Amino acid sequence: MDFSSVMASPSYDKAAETYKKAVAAAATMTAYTVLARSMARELFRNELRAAARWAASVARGRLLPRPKARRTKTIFIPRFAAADGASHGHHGGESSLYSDARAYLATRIGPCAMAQFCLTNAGARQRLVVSMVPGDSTTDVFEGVEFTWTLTTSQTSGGRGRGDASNSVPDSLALRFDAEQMKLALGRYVPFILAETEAARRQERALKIFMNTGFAWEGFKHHHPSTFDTVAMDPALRRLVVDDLDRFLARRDHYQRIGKAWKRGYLLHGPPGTGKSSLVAAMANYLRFNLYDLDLSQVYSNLILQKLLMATPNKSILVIEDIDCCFSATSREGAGAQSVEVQTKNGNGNGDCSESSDAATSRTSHRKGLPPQAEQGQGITLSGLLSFIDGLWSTSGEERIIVFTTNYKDRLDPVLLRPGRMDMHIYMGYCCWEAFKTLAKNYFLLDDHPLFPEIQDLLAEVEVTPATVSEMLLRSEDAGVALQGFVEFLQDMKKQGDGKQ
Ligand SMILES: Nc1ncnc2c1ncn2[C@@H]1O[C@H](COP(=O)(O)OP(=O)(O)OP(=O)(O)O)[C@@H](O)[C@H]1O
Repeated sequence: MDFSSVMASPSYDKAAETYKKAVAAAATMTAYTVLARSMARELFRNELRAAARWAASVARGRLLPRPKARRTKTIFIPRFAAADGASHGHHGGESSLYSDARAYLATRIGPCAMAQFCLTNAGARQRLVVSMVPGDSTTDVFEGVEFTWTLTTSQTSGGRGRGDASNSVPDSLALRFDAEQMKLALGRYVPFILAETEAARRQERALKIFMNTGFAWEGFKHHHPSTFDTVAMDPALRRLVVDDLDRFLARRDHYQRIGKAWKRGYLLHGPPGTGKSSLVAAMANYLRFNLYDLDLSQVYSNLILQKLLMATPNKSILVIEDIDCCFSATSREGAGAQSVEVQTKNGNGNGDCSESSDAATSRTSHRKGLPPQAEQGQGITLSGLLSFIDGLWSTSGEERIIVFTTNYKDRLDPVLLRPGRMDMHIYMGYCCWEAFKTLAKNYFLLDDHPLFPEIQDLLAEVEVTPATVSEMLLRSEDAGVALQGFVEFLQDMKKQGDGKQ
């Protein structure tokens, strides 16, 4: 190609002169680049343009500051924490941080992206777990920042080198990241990993419900199907409760900082059959916490109470049902809370907890009748219970929830209602329209039905418990038949008078 003929033409000279001036005036590298491109387009043919592009890229490479090599940091998480702090020669079991990190990585590793990976089964459900082969690396992105994990190894005898996975055993996990992201790594990324693995473990855990017999708890499998999706309640209240539980779980540091025991108390109140027990079961299922259902009628002394309470582990829900009926109210005005005695629903003789209400039907027979010691004045006291819960019990463990239920909040000893005693009071009321929709969905997978508008109107005028609604909906497998029966039931109630059950 003869460049000289092109470059000798008058139009070329003119354009070149214009560009010379522009180049002289261009102050920045960007301006040079733009000019170079325009010149190339206008003045040169394809071959020349390619040559110009090459020259521009060389110039750019020389003139632009080279990107600095990023400084990285690496944190090693040894598999075994030796007594002297070194990672070799382990004396204990696998470090929990190491196993948490591996469990977390198992959820991040995509088998498709790996040339090789380990496959194992784990947990009660023997699910398949994918993990890295010793020596391999994988990258995780958290808040837009890359974190590279490498499973480092120690060679067993006969190992042929770093790449020889067959003769190497996992030794530690190396976490590499941009040195500037140290705060993020330790302040948010590692805590995030711990929280994620804890949540996954909770989901795996089979739940139990424990009942007290004598000094001890006896556990049974807990398969209550109730969840926050199946409990019929006002959606806003449901959200409030779920958010509160989430906040509680996430606030370990907060509780530590303010010097308060990491526990939360809920008082569930409302008429019989409105779902208080169902809500407790939903909480247990949501948190994956075991339930400890404390029957105070079986607790004959403060000593037994203390032993039982101290035996409740972390991550558990302690439930005391019908708390209004467990203690006599006689001492409220007189001797104060110090001397209230354990009572049961039939025990105080004032009719407060008589068997006239629906509550009686749901009560287990062993809760009826005073324990003999209580009658003799040796029973436990409400103040004993509360001070123990607030004192030793709450500081001897963490992440514990206590739930009291009652059908009659107004009959509770004020000492129980004192601000700060129970963190949240949750009223479980009669079946509202939203609650009914939950039940219709549970029983018939229905989102809508021609009878719904009529039911909505009737529910606004009639007080009916979710337990009654559930029972009505169970009467037929045919949604239309069950709903028609329910409409007639509500109409009867309305006719009968004030619409109250
Ligand atoms: N809000 C609800 N959501 C879903 N089902 C409910 C609800 N309330 C009651 N039920 C149904 O009624 C049955 C009894 O309800 P539950 O024992 O939860 O009520 P409760 O308020 O604890 O009653 P009690 O005060 O008598 O102990 C439950 O097994 C469930 O089938």
